[in-house]
Amino acid sequence: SATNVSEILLLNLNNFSVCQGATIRRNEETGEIYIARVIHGGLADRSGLLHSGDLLVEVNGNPVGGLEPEEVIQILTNSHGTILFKVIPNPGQISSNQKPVYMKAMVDYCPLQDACIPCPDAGMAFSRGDLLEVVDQSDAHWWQARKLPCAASCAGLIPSASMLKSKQKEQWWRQPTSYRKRRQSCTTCSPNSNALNTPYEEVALYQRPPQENHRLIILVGAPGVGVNELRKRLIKLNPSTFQSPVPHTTRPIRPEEQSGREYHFVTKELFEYLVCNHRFVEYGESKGQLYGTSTDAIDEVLKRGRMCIIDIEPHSIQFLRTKKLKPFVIFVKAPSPERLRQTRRDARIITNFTINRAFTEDDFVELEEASQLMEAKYRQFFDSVLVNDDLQDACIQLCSIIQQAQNEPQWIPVSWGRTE
Ligand SMILES: Nc1ncnc2c1ncn2[C@@H]1O[C@H](COP(=O)(O)OP(=O)(O)OP(=O)(O)O)[C@@H](O)[C@H]1O
Repeated sequence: SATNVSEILLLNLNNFSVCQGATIRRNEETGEIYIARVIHGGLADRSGLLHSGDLLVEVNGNPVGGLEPEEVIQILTNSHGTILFKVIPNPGQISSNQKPVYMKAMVDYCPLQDACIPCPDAGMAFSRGDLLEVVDQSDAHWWQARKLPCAASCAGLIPSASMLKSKQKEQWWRQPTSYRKRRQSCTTCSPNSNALNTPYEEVALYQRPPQENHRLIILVGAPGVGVNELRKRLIKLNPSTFQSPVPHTTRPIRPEEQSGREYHFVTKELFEYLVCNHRFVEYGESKGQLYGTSTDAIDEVLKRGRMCIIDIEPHSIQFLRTKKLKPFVIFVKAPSPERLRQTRRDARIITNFTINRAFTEDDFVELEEASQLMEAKYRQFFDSVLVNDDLQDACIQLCSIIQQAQNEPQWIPVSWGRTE
């Protein structure tokens, strides 16, 4: 198969830092050596002299027909100064002047652990959440891309979306049956779970037009990291700008409360009806009463021209990733172990809505682990990361992140529509 043909990166070994930016391949039938791929932005590409499919005839006067690719590399290794390639151009070559496409990686990839990549040395590793500028999609299996913000001028090989999908499928079938069943049921209950199965999400820069609703601001973080505290402080700071959706509850209304202000007070039957109709982003039970945040309550805040701030469990982000809400997700991260213990010396932790006590060493350890796990699992959905070290500083940073999210261009999935 075309994907299993190995290629070798032409390196100028007199100077390891300079890559010629092309790979070669031997035609096993004829013994001829071909330029397999020209790496975007590399020396060969910039010279404009080598193209994929060109037949390599001589390197510095040495005929290369019939040689193994490794022997060609040996000639290059022994060469000094200028290197002269004699090539017969590929008559059928297509210009690879493609418009770059921007993709967010939804999976991790390491070329050195991939037995299929034709040339591991030309491969580019990436992690979930990385922004990739895909500069060449002419090969159905192997694309060329750069990571943004762009440091390297030379692109690297990455598997195409279809290639990665088939790899994912292969891995999935290798999982034990019990795991597969669990995953399946999870997929069917999540309407937006596609993003979990898509290795790349195409993105484009978007700036919210002033007349449009604000983007939904989602805060996520490990339990106890301070998400609730930050949300409350933000609203207190500017209640005419920031607001949280009014939750629903089945608990009885208290004398000082007003329906629609503290909560929407509803019957258990109505609450269950709303659950069945998927009207809640999240809901749960406390002391025998149901509590939930509805998408209608979010819409209500946005329609009034306010910025809607919610804090949710990260697995609920999927439900809110819609064209209408265009959520901007901020991950509230635990600071360093030392700073966590210093800053929370006088803080109180509330567990199970009731126990209010000082943080213990076990709480800190649990918080740090949960924060790391959450970041590792969901970082592809985070638009920004805020370290909650000093509370006041974190509040100021949060305000500035939100202002940027609403008023400056940001990368969003192209499926969310209108982009610039
Ligand atoms: N940066 C900070 N410095 C000091 N104390 C903080 C800081 N951030 C939060 N706290 C305190 O830590 C405690 C836990 O914060 P908070 O209730 O906001 O956690 P949470 O992330 O919302 O957790 P949960 O989801 O369990 O409610 C509170 O007493 C809060 O005042």
